[in-house]
Formats: sequence, C-alpha cells, structure tokens
Amino acid sequence: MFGALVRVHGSLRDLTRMSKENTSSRLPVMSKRPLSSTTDGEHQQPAPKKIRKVEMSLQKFKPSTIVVPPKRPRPATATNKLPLSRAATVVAAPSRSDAKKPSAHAAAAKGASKRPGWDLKGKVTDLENKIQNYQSRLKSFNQENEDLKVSKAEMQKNKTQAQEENKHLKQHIGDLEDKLANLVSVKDELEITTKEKDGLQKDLKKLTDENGILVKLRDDMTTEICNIQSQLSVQTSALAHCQDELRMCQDMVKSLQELVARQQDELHCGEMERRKLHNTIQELKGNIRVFCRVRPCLHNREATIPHIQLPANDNKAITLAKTEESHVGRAAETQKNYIFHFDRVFGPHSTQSEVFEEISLLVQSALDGYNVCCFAYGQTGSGKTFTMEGDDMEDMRGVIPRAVKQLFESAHMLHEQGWQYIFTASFVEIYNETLRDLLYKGKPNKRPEYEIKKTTNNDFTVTNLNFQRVTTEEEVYKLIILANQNRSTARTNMNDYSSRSHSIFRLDIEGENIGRDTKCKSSLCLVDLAGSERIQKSQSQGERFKEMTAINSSLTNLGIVITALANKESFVPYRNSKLTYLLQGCLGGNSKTLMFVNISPEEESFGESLNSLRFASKVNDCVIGTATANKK
Ligand SMILES: Nc1ncnc2c1ncn2[C@@H]1O[C@H](COP(=O)(O)OP(=O)(O)OP(=O)(O)O)[C@@H](O)[C@H]1O
Repeated sequence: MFGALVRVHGSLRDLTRMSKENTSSRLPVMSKRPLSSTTDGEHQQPAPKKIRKVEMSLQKFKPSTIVVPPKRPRPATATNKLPLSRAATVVAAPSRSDAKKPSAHAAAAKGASKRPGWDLKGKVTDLENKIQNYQSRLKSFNQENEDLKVSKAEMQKNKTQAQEENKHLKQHIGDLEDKLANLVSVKDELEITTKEKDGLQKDLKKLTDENGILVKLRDDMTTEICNIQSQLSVQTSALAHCQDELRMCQDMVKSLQELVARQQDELHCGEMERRKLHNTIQELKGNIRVFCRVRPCLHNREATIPHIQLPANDNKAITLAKTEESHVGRAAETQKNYIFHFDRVFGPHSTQSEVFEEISLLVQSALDGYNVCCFAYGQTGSGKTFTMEGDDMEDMRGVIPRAVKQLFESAHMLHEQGWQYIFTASFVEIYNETLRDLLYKGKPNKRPEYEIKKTTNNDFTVTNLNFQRVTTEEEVYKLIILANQNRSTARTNMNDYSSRSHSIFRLDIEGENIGRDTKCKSSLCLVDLAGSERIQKSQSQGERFKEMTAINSSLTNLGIVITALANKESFVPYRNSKLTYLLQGCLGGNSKTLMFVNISPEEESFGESLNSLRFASKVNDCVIGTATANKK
C-alpha cells in the first residue's frame, strides 16, 4: 500500500511539476506547514493505548537499573520527527482494521469529490495536500521507525543488561543456594556441636566436681608435703651427719679391708703351711695305719674279757692270751700271749666319738687334697658296720656320718678363705664278686652291668654308677639309709644282720680357691668289708656258704695284696678280686689308708681274733708309697 502511495506520490509529483510548469498561476499555494495533530486526530486515537501496552509490557521486563523512556512524546524536531505516540499511531495505520475505518484521505477524497469537475486546481491542491500529508506521514513513519529502532536497540540493550543481570542474579542465587546449603550443613553441625557441647558441659560439671575433690586432696597433700619437707630437712641434716660418719666408717672399712686382705694372705699361707705340716705328721704316722677295736660283749657289757688284755698305760698294744693245757698234767698249764702293736687300740668301752677323733686328722687330709681310704676288717659280728656307720642316735653315729659332717663343716669354714667345695657321693657293694650300685632306685630286674674302669689319672671308677651331689649331712644320711636297704644282709649264726658284701662309700671332693687360683681334688673311701668267718663255725649252707666262700676269697686276696706290698714285690695281684682291684689306688697308690681291725670279745672267737690281728699286723707293717696332694 505504501508502495502504491509512493507511486501515486511520484505520479502526483510529475503531475504537479506539469501543472507548475503549465498552471502554476492557477493552482493555490500549498502551505508547507506540517499537518496539525488535529488533522489526524481520529487515526491517532487508539495509538496511546498500544504504546501504554508496549510500555507496560516493557516495564514488566524493565530492570531496575534501566532508564525508563519518557512517557510523554518529545516535541517534533525541525526534521518533522513525530513523538512516539504519533509513531505508534502511524504504525497502527497500515493495519487491516484501520484500513476499514474512514481515513483522512477518504475525507479529502470526499472533499475533492465535492469539488466541481472544473476545479482542477482545487483537485490538484487536494492531491498535493494528500501527497504532503502522505509525505509527512511517511516522514513520521520513518521517524517513528527510527525511534522504534532506537527504542528496540535500547530495549535490546536493556534486554542484554537484563539477561546479564539475570545471569548475575542466577549466579547470585546459585551462590546463595550454596551458602544456604552450607548454612544448612553448618546448622546440622551446630546441632551436633550443641549436643556435644551439652555432653561436654556435663563432663565439665563432673570434672569440675572431681577437680574440687582433687583440689581438696591437693591441699591435703600440700599440707602433708610441707610436713614431710620439714621432716626431710631434719632427716637431711641427720643424713649429712650420717654421711660424715659413713665416710669415716668407709675409711675405717678400707683400712680394715686392707688389714683383712693382709691377714687373709697370712691365713692362706698359714693354711697351706698347716696342710703341709699336717701331711708331714700323717706321713710320720705312716700312710697306712691300723687301728684295733674290741667290741664289747653284747649281752653283758660289764663282763670281763680275760683273753684280751689291754695295757692301761699303752693304748697301742693288745694281747691275746690263751691258757693251754700241758701234755704232762694239769699243773703244767701254760698261758700263751699273742702281743700285737697297732697305731691305736680301742677297748670295748671306747665311744664312737673317741674312735673318730683319731680319724678326723685323716679326714682333714681328704679336704686338703689327699686321697683317704678307711676300711674295717674283722670277723662277722665284730662291729665293722657299727664302726663305719653306727646307729641313728647322735652319739652312736659311726665314721661315715662323722667324717661327712666334719668335711662339710671344714668346707664351710674354708669358704671364708675363698675355698669352694663340691662333694659327690657314690655307694657300691661287691657281692659274690659282683658289683652293685647301692644308690640304685630303679627296678631290680633293670639293674645295669657295672664294671671297674681305670681313669686317665690312674684312679678307678665304676661304670653306670649313681653319683649324687651332696651338700648337707642329712643328704648323706638319706643315702646311707638307701644303701642299707639295698645292701645284701642275712641272718647268720654269728650275726642277726650280717653284711654279706663289701660296701664302699666314696665321696669325691673337689675344692677351688678362685682368688688364689688353687684347686684340689681327692676322694674319701670308707669301706665296710664283709665279715670273715670259719665255715665250720658258721655252719653256713647253700647261698650263705657261697657268699661266705666269695667273702673269704676276696679277703684272702686282700691279704695277699697287702703281703705283696709289705714285701715290696714287683707284682701285686690287685686284679685277683674286685675288692683289691677297686681299692688299688688306696692300697698301693697315692693314698692315706687306715684299717680298723675289729675284734669280737667272745672267747670262742679267739682263733678268728688272732687271725684278724695277724692280718692287721701284716698290714701295719706294710709301707705304701708316699701320698701326694692332688693340687693344681
Ligand atoms: N662298739 C660297739 N658297742 C656296742 N655295740 C656294738 C659295738 N660294735 C658292734 N656292736 C653291735 O654288735 C652287733 C654286730 O655288729 P656289726 O653288725 O657292726 O658287725 P659286723 O662286723 O658288721 O658284722 P658282719 O660282718 O656280719 O656284717 C650289732 O648289733 C652292733 O650294734
């Protein structure tokens, strides 16, 4: 439509130009003044409503920061710009609805139609007016279009700003949501913290209460500490005094220690000297000595023993006196005396302690490092076991318990001088030329075989034997009891509890003085020989006869060995019997030997007693090698 108008406008301009050229004088002069608003009043009426709508719709999206365009239309410029309201009116003009409405052109046309046909000039004027009107409207449209463009640009700008702001707002909202979430979590934490706080407050209360108690306790303690400190200061001064005294005592102890050390040296020298002298005395007494002991009459202790005479002033002689009938008559009865001399003779009233007193010097030698052997020889029932072991009663104790007691006591005393001793006991018997362990505790049928073996240091030992470490006398007594239970005894005509075997108690002694770097090693053998007996007298039969034969055989061999030693024979038949083989070291070697010859007081034992005394006398004449101490 606008194109048609332009075309019309073009044709009208041509027509005007033509009419100007031709009829300019007749045409009325057209005012160039723009149309007043009233001319288009009816077309412009709806426009403000639309503008308001647009403004309202714009305002809906209008950000707070956007500058609101002026509502009132701006005054038209020299270039004939229309206000926005007018522009809206112009924009609304081309709409279909508006087209149906009666327009200004139609009115002009109506006016023109009213002109008479000849009024061409008027018609041209009308047309020119129309054209001008259209032009002004076109200008107005253009202006309005421009304004709209500016407005659109502003709106676009506003929109962009709004979008930007929206974006910022969204971002802000996001931030706020994040903050809100944080706040929610903080709130949760706060709740937890609150609960914890409540718990802590309870704890705090509890602790506060406890603290109150502790504070009270502390106050009490502080008071006590004050008391103790005051006591301490007193004690400190006392301590200082004591320390002074202690220093003095230490000095004294030091000097005493030096004195003790000197005295210990002297004591050690004295001890070694004593051992040397003791040994010299023992050697002078003879390395094999014989003591004779006469048993009292068992059933009548007060009974006299006419055939055994013990000189009152000589405790080393014994006389066996026998009255023999003369072949020529009763008056010619003669008395035959058999006089024997030994190292010591003990009468029937001698006590166990008197007997031991003489042996104790030998026992001391064992502790000094010399081998010592003591054996009891005599007919059955003469008191050998009594002499060696004795009874349970204290004053009836024999050589073995007394020797052990002395050894332990002496070892204890020597401990103060730096000596340490180890005692090992063994108990063996020779029964029917068979070795048996008297300390065996196993089943009888499980007894091992025992054999005599020579050791590297020319000593003799028995294989498979029990060796018991002993430290007290009681331990040794228990071993003696065990040995007695195991020992072969039998009731014989001569003795209710006759020992049917030789028993050998051996105590190995090892001493060491670490400070002096001195060692000694020795053994103490205490032998209770089986009793010799005459076959006819004992009337032994069967097993007893066999035992007696073995006993007599081994004792005979003992006699042979002692005779060979006495005669200084080159060959000594030690191996003839287990007894001599086992006692080889004691009889002919490096040992101090003591033999008890026990005599029965009964007259009917005269022959046996004589034999025993003869045997003992032979031993007494025997000179065995000089014993040397086993020292390192
Ligand atoms: N000196 C003594 N004083 C008192 N009683 C003694 C004395 N000597 C021995 N007896 C007693 O004489 C008895 C026989 O002594 P014992 O058993 O010691 O002899 P034995 O020589 O060992 O005999 P066997 O060789 O047969 O074993 C025992 O009852 C013992 O108590």
